[in-house]
Amino acid sequence: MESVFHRAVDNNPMSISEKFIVPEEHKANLSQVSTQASIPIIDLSIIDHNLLVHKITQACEEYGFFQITNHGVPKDLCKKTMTAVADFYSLPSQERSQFTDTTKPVKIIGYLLNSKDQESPNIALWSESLNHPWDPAGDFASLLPQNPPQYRETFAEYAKEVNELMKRLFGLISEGLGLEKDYLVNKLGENPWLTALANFFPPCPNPELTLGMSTHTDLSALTVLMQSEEISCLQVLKDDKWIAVHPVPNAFVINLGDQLEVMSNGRLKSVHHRVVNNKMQQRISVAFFYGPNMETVIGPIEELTNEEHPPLYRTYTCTEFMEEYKRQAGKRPMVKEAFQLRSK
Ligand SMILES: O=C(O)CCC(=O)C(=O)O
Ligand SMILES: [Fe+2]
Repeated sequence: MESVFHRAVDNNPMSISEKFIVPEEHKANLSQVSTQASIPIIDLSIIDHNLLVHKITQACEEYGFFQITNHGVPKDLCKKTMTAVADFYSLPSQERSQFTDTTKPVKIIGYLLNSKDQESPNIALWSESLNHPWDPAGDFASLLPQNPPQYRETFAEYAKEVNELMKRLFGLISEGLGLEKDYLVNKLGENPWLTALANFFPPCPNPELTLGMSTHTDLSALTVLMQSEEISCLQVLKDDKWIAVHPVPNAFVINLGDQLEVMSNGRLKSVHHRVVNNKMQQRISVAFFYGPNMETVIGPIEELTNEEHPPLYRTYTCTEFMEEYKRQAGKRPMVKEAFQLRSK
């Protein structure tokens, strides 16, 4: 794989090769992005439990995205995790080339923006992502890079903490839907689909021409994202306008994936988002995804549907969902739409 990292960091190019220049309709038009609007910021240490449930539910319904502060994951551990990723991406490219086999559970993905027609070439995104499983017991650690030496241990520790946080968030979201606290976690099943992306976005000479990650929704149920501070590169679509997510120190960005939109019968939102590049600084983000057990049947939760709110989606297994995702390769993915019975 010819990597963007290799081009952009090792060669420090002053101009951008054509293969990274996105077509007009995908360009970010950065002057149109709202820097005033913001996704909600929620302090997870609020004592008033009902108020916390209310704030989270409102954020999930209106934005599908929010930032959380005082989330309980130790600051030092977060810093160590970000450093492990930065160290991984500053290794010589030969060291990272052992992860280029994309059929393996641990691999580097260089995302492409698929072109509309067969003739035009696919465009490479200005980023690289190390994709690997995670689990709270740390069983995945032996699969992870051995270099930098602290990567395995740090990610195992971080995974344990993020799992606790995920469980807490699923509890709050369940309550907000009027369900038992452990409803969603139980419904997603034992042995859930747990995958992580350690994303790297090198500085880019012209962020107007490239994309770090193209517009997508997450396939998971819930995503916990940690991002570099100071630069705002993640953007979220709200009422057809892009909103920049300004990093809040020591906060996580939380977003709902397609599974929660389906399970909540459209009440909670899995929202489109994208990543733009920064001219001066590299950026790192670490996304932990929690999805259903591959064989669990997913669909609108019965308690949330009635005559007035008939099911908007048919039931499916996560395996079917992933097959649909793969089937749509080459198009802008509209995966949950393939299971839609009717629009709202
Ligand atoms: O880097 C980010 O802020 C977002 C990453 C993301 O959307 C993803 O990994 O699915
Ligand atoms: Fe995402």
